Amino acid sequence: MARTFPLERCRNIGIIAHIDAGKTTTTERILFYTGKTYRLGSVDEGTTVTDWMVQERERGITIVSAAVTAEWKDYQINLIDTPGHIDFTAEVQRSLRVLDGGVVVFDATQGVEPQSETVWRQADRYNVPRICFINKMDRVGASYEYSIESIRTRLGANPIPMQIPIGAESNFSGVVDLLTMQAITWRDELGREPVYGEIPAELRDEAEERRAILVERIAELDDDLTVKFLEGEEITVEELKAALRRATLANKATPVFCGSSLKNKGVQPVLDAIIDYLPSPLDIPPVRGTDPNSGEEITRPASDDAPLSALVFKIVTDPYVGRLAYFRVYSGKVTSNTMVYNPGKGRKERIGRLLRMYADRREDVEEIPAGDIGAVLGLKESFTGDTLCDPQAPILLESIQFPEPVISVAIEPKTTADQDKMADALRKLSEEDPTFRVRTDENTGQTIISGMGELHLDVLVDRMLREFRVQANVGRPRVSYRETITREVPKVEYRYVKQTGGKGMYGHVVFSIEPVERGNGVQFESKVVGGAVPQEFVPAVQKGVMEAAESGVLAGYPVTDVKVTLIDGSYHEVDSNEMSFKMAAIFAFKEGIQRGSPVLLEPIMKVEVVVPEEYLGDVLGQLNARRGEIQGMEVRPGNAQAVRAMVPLAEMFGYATELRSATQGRGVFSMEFDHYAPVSATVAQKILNS
Ligand SMILES: Nc1nc2c(ncn2[C@@H]2O[C@H](COP(=O)(O)OP(=O)(O)OP(=O)(O)O)[C@@H](O)[C@H]2O)c(=O)[nH]1
Repeated sequence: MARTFPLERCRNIGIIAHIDAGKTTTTERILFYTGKTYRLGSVDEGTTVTDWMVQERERGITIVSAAVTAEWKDYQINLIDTPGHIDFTAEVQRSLRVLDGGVVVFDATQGVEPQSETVWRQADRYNVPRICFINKMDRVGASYEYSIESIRTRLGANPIPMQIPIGAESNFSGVVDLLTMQAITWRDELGREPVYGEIPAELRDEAEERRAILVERIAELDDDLTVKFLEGEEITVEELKAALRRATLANKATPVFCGSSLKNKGVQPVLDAIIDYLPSPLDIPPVRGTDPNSGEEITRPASDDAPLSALVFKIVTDPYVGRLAYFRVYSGKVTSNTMVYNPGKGRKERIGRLLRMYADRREDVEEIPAGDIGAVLGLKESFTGDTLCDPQAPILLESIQFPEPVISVAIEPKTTADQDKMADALRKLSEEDPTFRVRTDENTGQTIISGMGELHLDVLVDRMLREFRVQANVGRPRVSYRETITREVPKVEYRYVKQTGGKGMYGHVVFSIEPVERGNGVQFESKVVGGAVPQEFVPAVQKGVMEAAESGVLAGYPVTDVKVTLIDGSYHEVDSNEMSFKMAAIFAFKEGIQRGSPVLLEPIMKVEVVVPEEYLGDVLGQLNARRGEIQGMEVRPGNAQAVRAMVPLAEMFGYATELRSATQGRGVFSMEFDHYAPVSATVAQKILNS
């Protein structure tokens, strides 16, 4: 089957934004103008297409990134939805991993907000080229200039304004395209038809000036154009576009557009810009991975003829059709009714029904070619981050990194009938979401769920009720502490020996255990030589370490940021087996942690509070009282001050209420996980006694 669109006419794009900047509204308009939805949805009425989950509709926030295919001017655009709320950070991470370019939406009255900053930095890390859309130009206080300035100063980016607005606030009526020097307005209320015309007289001088700056700035980005510019030669619109495209792809520049999605103005130029400036799968470097057999690094070109490599980036359990796995194909193609190989799990999987998602329907397809995104039903063993590849030419792509959950609650079924259903529901939900964890507390036997924030857990408990019909009592949210060691233990050993009549048990391991930098989790390495611990038992030793690390020695919190090296040991010809080595590893690990001067780590949140000037003193006082460290302050439009601080999560419970009453409801704050840090001895004592 021939592909419908050549690769250079494909775009995998994410719309990225701070909560409430207007991502959903913008996505809706895109789907409407690209002709795949039949009526315009509205976030406020809860009828949008991408927000298809009930909770999303009710809460008006986008939780799940669905991938939707649209068409614009003979290009295929796959829109990968990303959430704005940082509690759903796993969604952002996974979508950044598979998308090729981003449209970052800002609220023109706010400019860069904390979460847009976070996502921007993540996009930097993944080298995702971006364009910006300054939305809400119709709102009182909207400022194109301020927003662009904040992109420059807060994000350290190189924003290139491509338009100027016509009219402001409620009189905002269109934009001037500075490249073509045309005014763009919209004929009807729904903004279906852009009208290209003359620039209004009162804006002509400004537009001329701005265009001259634009040309100079684009020329600066390109050697050939720099020469032309300096020699005073005419530079064509096509040349400017081509140079800006190269600079955007190289992350040297970010074209900026403006509009009002709600008022249906400014969206089509953004669609044009997606085509003009954002990458096709051919513009990104060939995907890299390792050969699972030899460990050698290999790459695969974005071509239908290459062997298959694809990455599963999202699992959705649909109550009607079952488990749906979204994947991105990097090379080759995924064809229905074929076998693929999951090298991470060492398993083959059968590709059953293949689906492509449109805004208003699903379509069964025979194949999903290179560079494209699709969904498959019926995979059994493959989850988020897993590679699917050609069994004859295996490749293991790098998995997706997710942060550790920082908050947990105890949860118990309301009735015994709910017991099994709850376990099943929690399992399915944690399969979908790698930052959602379920464990049983060793001491109390309670089921503990953990996630990235209160909202994250609320939504999951809510889904359990609605989708799986499980009633549960939920405890108070608690901080997910961690345990780690503060000094190296060069040698710790354990000999696990049991003589029980018949066959005995014998396992003996010698470890060295050392603290490693934050964020590294538990690392394991074997350096045994000469078969002191036979190779076949090493995986069991590692398993023992990982299991033991699930609960530390201080208060049973997971152990993190340690490196365990297996340096020696011994075995018995008859009595040694996997279980005895695993047990030896568990005991050796626990003792090692005990001897390494263990400490508690607590999650520290990056907090930003924006308040009117007159409340600044109170807010600083509150943050200090909560063990907050003030990082900086900044003036914001409308006589407001933004305070940035690092505050332990444990101190942030109830902050929303306190801030509201201290500022008569005028203060707002946002927070997100930043890092884990050791707690002081006095605080640790309190935690251990609680
Ligand atoms: N005045 C104005 N309001 C807008 C505009 N775009 C969106 N809004 C409103 O802003 C609010 C948030 O819009 P959403 O589209 O839900 O924003 P979002 O970024 O998708 O938010 P999450 O899904 O929660 O991350 C809604 O009440 C919209 O009606 C705009 O261009 N102008």
